Amino acid sequence: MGIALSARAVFHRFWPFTRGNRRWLAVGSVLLIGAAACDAFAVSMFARIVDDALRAGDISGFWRPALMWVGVAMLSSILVFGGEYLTTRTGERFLLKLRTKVFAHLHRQPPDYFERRRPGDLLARLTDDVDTVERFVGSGLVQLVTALFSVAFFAGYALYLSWELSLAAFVVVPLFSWVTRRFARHINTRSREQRALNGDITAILEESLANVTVVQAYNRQETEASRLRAAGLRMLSTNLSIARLSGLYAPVVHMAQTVSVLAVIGLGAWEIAAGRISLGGVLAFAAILTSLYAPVQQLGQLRVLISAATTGSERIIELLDAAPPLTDGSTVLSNARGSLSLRSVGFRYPDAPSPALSSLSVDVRPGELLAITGPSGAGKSTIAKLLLRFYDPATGAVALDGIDLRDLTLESLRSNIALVGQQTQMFHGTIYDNIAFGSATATFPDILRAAAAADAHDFITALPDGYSTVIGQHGHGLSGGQRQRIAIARAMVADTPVLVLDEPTASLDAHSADRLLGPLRRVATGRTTILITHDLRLTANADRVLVLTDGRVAAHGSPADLLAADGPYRALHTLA
Ligand SMILES: Nc1ncnc2c1ncn2[C@@H]1O[C@H](COP(=O)(O)OP(=O)(O)OP(=O)(O)O)[C@@H](O)[C@H]1O
Repeated sequence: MGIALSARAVFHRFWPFTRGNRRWLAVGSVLLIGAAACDAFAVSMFARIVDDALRAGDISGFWRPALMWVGVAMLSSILVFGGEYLTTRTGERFLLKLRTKVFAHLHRQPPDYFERRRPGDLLARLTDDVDTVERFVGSGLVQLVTALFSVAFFAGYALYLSWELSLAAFVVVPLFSWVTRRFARHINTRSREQRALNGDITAILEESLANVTVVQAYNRQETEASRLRAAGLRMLSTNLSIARLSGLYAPVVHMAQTVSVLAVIGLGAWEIAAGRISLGGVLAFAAILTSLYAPVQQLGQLRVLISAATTGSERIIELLDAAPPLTDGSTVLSNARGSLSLRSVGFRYPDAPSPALSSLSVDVRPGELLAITGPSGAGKSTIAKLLLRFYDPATGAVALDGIDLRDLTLESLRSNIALVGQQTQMFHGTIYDNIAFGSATATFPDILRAAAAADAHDFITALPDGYSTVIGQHGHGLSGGQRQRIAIARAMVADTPVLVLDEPTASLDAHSADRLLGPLRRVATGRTTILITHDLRLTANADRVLVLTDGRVAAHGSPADLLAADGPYRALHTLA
């Protein structure tokens, strides 16, 4: 997304995420505005002390304003505490809401969406970029309002004290605003680079650590380190450039402030001589200018912050605007019988040169075991993706129990189908949790039964912590076959009428694959099963076999009939 968003557009887009917390945001702002008013009042007490006690040399003029000063200082501290706490509270809630929404939106995207993107860059968007948006729309807004009120209070009091001195002090304002604008423009460009580089660095880290075995096996540690270093150096130079700009900005503001304070004091001497202002008034005026420094600088820094937020927002909006290609149906099917049908199904992946499936038709009866085999790239896994409705067919229709999948709610469709893939995907957690992932309502006996049927119970109980053994995201400590048996137990626990097994033995050696035959048979019993496989020992157990070539049905029938005929199935056997 090349277009730079305006701060207004960002605000408009993300303001709805403050819903439910706006009251607290408003209360926080009011408290902080109150604190600013207290500070302005404290300056007026200082003026009184100068005039009534110091200049008059009379201690009796000291006590009252001094006590009032202490009182407002205490009140201001309490207001600042409450205001900052409420601002952080609403900011944190905003973050939680936005991140959850972006995360849920990502979970509605099809697999190829993730295949085309770098996971690390997505992670950076979900973490750092979401943070920058919060710093603008949540806490940034409160800072803006408070700083504006502080400036208004101090400037109002300055005008009340002397409009002549105010005029002298405020001549630097247009110059100041010009400088701020110039700084913000440069920082904006750098911030955009910084956000993109942050995505790059997270992507390199994620990619490199996820592929650590390949990196080590091919001795590519140095290359990976230099890849990170190159991106890190670009980040370093961008950050230094931002630091230089921000670092220059503060002294420029400070100089402007010093010049205006000195101008006021010089002019003040003249005004005192003319009897238009007291010494206390001039000193209070100088104190006001010093107090103005913080909110004015804060306003300038907000521009910088808004620059970072707009670039972060662009990266979040890009994710949120990627409409999921599927619309949810409305029919709820709670317990399907399990008949499946594909009618003249055609499908092409986005940007693929040729279709993955063409005019494919097949019916599967409830409880039937249909094996799908064929050469690599024939379209077998694509059928699995259409059955789970990761994609919709371009032509024709896929139906469960005679209902077009597009009419079913995605949730009810997927609650009727369990998937066991080629590589078992695990979560960091116990073996028990990994099996229970199949069903939110599974009980301990259900898990034990499923593990036993999947031939997993014995190896699990032989582990020192049994079902409580913690396994990593990649099934650390388990063999490929053991991981697949856990996946089968997970599918058993889901207890769905339809089961899709996508090359369950593909990553296993012959011995481990043999050990999986029994569990696979058990999990398939009583369920409509689509078994995608190259393994001809598995297809031999099927009721029917569908041989696919180039997205079309090349042969179709019982394993025995297909083997007897001189067709593609027998050719596959000969090759094996
Ligand atoms: N995400 C994708 N984007 C573009 N083309 C794809 C995508 N996934 C698969 N394809 C293409 O679609 C065709 C069918 O792929 P599919 O994965 O269904 O084949 P398969 O029969 O399961 O192969 P294998 O046995 O190697 O797993 C192939 O030509 C493949 O290159």
